[in-house]
Amino acid sequence: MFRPLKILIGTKCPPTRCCSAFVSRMRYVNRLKEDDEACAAALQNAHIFLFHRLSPLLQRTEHRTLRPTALRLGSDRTLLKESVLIGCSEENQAQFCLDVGKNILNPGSSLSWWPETLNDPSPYEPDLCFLLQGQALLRWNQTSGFCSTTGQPTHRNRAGSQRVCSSSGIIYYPKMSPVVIVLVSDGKRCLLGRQSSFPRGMYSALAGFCDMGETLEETLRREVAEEVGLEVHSVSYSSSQHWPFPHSSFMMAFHASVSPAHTQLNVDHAELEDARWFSLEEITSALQVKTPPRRGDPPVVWLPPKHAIGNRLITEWADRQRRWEEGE
Ligand SMILES: NC(=O)c1ccc[n+]([C@@H]2O[C@H](COP(=O)([O-])OP(=O)(O)OC[C@H]3O[C@@H](n4cnc5c(N)ncnc54)[C@H](O)[C@@H]3O)[C@@H](O)[C@H]2O)c1
Ligand SMILES: [Mg+2]
Repeated sequence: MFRPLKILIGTKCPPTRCCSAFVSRMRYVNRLKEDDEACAAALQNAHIFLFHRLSPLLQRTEHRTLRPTALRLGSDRTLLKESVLIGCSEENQAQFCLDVGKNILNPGSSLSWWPETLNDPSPYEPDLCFLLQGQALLRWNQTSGFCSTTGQPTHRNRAGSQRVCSSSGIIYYPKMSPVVIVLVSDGKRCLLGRQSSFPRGMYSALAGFCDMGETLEETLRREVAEEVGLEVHSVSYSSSQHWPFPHSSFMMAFHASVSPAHTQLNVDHAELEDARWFSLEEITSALQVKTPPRRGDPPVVWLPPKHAIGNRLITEWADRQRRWEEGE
């Protein structure tokens, strides 16, 4: 099991009698974002998850699990001031993250840990979403030090949930790019594609960034048309996920269908190296491939790791298709 490194420094989410534990936690976190003093007080008794140059610090224990290690920050309150609020645990403990590596600003290298981590079958504690959230907030704070209108420095609030230009007063909030990911089916097969930048043999559902002013449904229909030349219908929502590549994408996942009479692909090779229809049997065996093939191994199709929303879409389709075929 993976556990991120964290340090415990000393006010908890106050218990309330008037509303549910969830409601009081959400209101508490919202107050910490708005009220610098309350946030500073919460930091005194918070769990601080440690990152180094945007990679979470994780340690494997002798039981092949990962356990947090307490780091001594001593009297270095400057470092603590750089902590960023992530949320509040079910035990009512405020949670922050802190990057103990300085001056990163090398976006490519800072993400190099993700492919390995995403492929690791060990469970995470807390879950991966939490680490993705911490990493994205740290990254946004580290890369948003100046106002894009005046060029003057921006200053963060205590929680690190907003930054204000010292000259114009413009307020900046953490930014993410909405992306649609869609698994298209013709009733018997599903459609996967690969970009030339993907690791060898990996295929995933089609994805694309939302253009300004588009609805999610419009993005989905446009991306499928652009990338493989098909028109989809019967769109249904599945789930969503934050994704660190390339800079904090907000992935919204859908299933969609095409008519079995219109499945001829016309792949745009500027966008995709390949796209193909896969049968349930092919998907079932691709889902069994747990580690990416190494150099020199025979070619094999494999799918995004289980923590990726693309994997979830494909698994949902395979489960549904299996039930449908067995019921026939
Ligand atoms: N989590 C998953 O399972 C999963 C699976 C597949 C793709 N993805 C992610 O989905 C994202 C989008 O997929 P894609 O690359 O096919 O998108 P895409 O088809 O829209 O093509 C990418 C291109 O779109 C342009 N673009 C437009 N808006 C952009 C923005 N806000 N940020 C960056 N580029 C922008 C750029 O020219 C870029 O090269 C990728 O970041 C990828 O990592 C995640
Ligand atoms: Mg795409």
